Amino acid sequence: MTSAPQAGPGAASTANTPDAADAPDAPGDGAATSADGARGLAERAAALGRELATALVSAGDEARLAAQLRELAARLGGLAGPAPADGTPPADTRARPAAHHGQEPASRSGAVGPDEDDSPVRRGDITPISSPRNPLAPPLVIEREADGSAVGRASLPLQYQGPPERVHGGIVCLMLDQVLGSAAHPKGAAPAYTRVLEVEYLAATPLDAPLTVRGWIERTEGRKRFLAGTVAHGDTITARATGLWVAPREAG
Ligand SMILES: CCCCCCCCCCCCCC(=O)SCCNC(=O)CCNC(=O)[C@H](O)C(C)(C)COP(=O)(O)OP(=O)(O)OC[C@H]1O[C@@H](n2cnc3c(N)ncnc32)[C@H](O)[C@@H]1OP(=O)(O)O
Repeated sequence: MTSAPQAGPGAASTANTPDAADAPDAPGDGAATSADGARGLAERAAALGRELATALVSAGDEARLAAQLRELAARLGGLAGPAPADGTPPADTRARPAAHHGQEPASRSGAVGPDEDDSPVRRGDITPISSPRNPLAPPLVIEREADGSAVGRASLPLQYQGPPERVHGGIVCLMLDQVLGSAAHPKGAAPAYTRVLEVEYLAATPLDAPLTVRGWIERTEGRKRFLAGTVAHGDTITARATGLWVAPREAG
């Protein structure tokens, strides 16, 4: 096990999404403004979802929370249109997740095309750990260092708890998968899948505390990229991982 590569703090660039996904959505100013507005809306809605999730799992005054939620629901009433009598979501909303099933690796986490309804909105990064627009994600903010390694930072609230006061081991593994996956994709590299991910849990990963997740390529053999990484709280490495990312044969 080698130590994580070091790089100057100013050298980082955002790597939550592949490079292609960071390109403007459309050349025209109007289209870009519309897409930016929709992205802001999605991210605000996701942030609200996170706040709600934290509130729902936190001990507190449940009656007050219920009253606040009633008030919020009343204020939002009508925004999403009338609810069906049986309470099921509209058919077009239910159909959307299925559209993700057939995505290729290149589009899985970022470089997605336009929505099926030709909306100018692009989904961008929708991964459940790092996407600002996915309320399931904390989100983990991932940056790429000048040396090609990836660094993710997050503080995980109570809804990510496993054992009391510790982050769930599956979430630790998810963070490593995402950050090592980012490091596995230097610019121009063929899309690759996680083939092996081995995690050692060395110490408690604390909730509500700044965590740093690092990932880097140890070596490359043809279509195989061998990765390593760590999760740390301050100077304490709470987990470390090794992994193998493999580009499908047909990717060349
Ligand atoms: C730019 C685009 C994307 C950007 C994304 C950025 C962020 C991304 C973040 C994403 C985060 C989310 C991430 C996710 O969620 S990724 C989703 C979870 N992972 C998957 O779905 C992958 C499922 N597996 C497969 O699809 C196939 O196995 C693939 C296509 C990967 C390879 O199938 P293929 O049939 O072609 O090959 P193979 O499987 O027989 O074997 C492959 C090679 O590996 C060697 N091998 C096997 N085991 C070991 C071992 N233990 N030590 C050493 N070597 C080992 C083995 O000998 C062979 O080598 P060789 O004999 O060929 O030399």
